[in-house]
Amino acid sequence: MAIRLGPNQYGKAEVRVVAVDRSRPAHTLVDLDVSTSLRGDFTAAHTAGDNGHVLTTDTQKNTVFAFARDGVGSPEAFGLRLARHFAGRHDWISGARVAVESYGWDRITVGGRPHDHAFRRDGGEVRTAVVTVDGDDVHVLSGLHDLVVLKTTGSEFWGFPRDEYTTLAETRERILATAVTARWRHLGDDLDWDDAFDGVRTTLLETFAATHSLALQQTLYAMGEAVLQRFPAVAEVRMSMPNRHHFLQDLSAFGLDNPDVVYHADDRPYGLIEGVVLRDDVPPAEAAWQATPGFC
Ligand SMILES: O=c1[nH]c(=O)c2[nH]c(=O)[nH]c2[nH]1
Repeated sequence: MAIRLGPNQYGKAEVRVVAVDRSRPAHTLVDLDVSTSLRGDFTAAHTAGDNGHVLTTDTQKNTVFAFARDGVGSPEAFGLRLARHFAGRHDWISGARVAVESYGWDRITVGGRPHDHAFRRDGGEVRTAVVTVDGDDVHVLSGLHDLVVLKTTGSEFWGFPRDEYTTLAETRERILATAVTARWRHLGDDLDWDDAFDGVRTTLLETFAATHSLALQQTLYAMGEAVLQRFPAVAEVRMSMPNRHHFLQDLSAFGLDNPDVVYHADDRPYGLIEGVVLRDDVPPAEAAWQATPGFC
């Protein structure tokens, strides 16, 4: 029986880097969580403890901080800089994956004016980017998670099959709420990343709001479809959307009716609706998604 090393990668996970630009009176701030992974010929390290090919994870961490010294830019641009640097560093390194989470900060308003150097975390929403450099191939995924949205009407759910275990009532009026996780794959690697991100995020929000929903599945598809229609350079959108159920609370014990006014926001269990919306004339790129779990 022969035993051999299979696929492997290594790097520094979750380098928390905060970069402040103080060049103007109104400071700006970038707050990132960066994870690097290298791929290539690291067999000797695994089988013989020979570290001759091991660009240490400590060096990878230091590189992240050093690259932040003169400005970070968008998460995608920072990921591309790092991934290209690592992938070209030694001939035994064939590729690199850099995943970035970006946390937003808003200025605190003081006396009606945005403060120059005091900030407040802008809620739980996180912007993400995953860059993979694999030889000459470059893949960029942009994304977000914890984009929490809710609509108070324009959502129905009926027409589903019933069996002996079905208790759910059909409804023509319900609250629809979810926390969107989405990642989308770009066909190019040279864009105005902030502009592209804002456009897709706005499209996701507008479509959630505007779609009269007969199921969260339908809303998910409509959101992905709208992104692909508006942005020809987006190849596919992967989404994961928990159905944050809001159940009408029974107030009859108190002699009260409840005409769609009072709900119990249940936290679990929750429906989990996940899907990919893609162009059928674009070749798949599984390398872009390797080691990015969380989707079907
Ligand atoms: O939009 C929905 N999709 C479902 O699949 C489902 N299942 C369920 O119980 N409620 C809902 N709502």
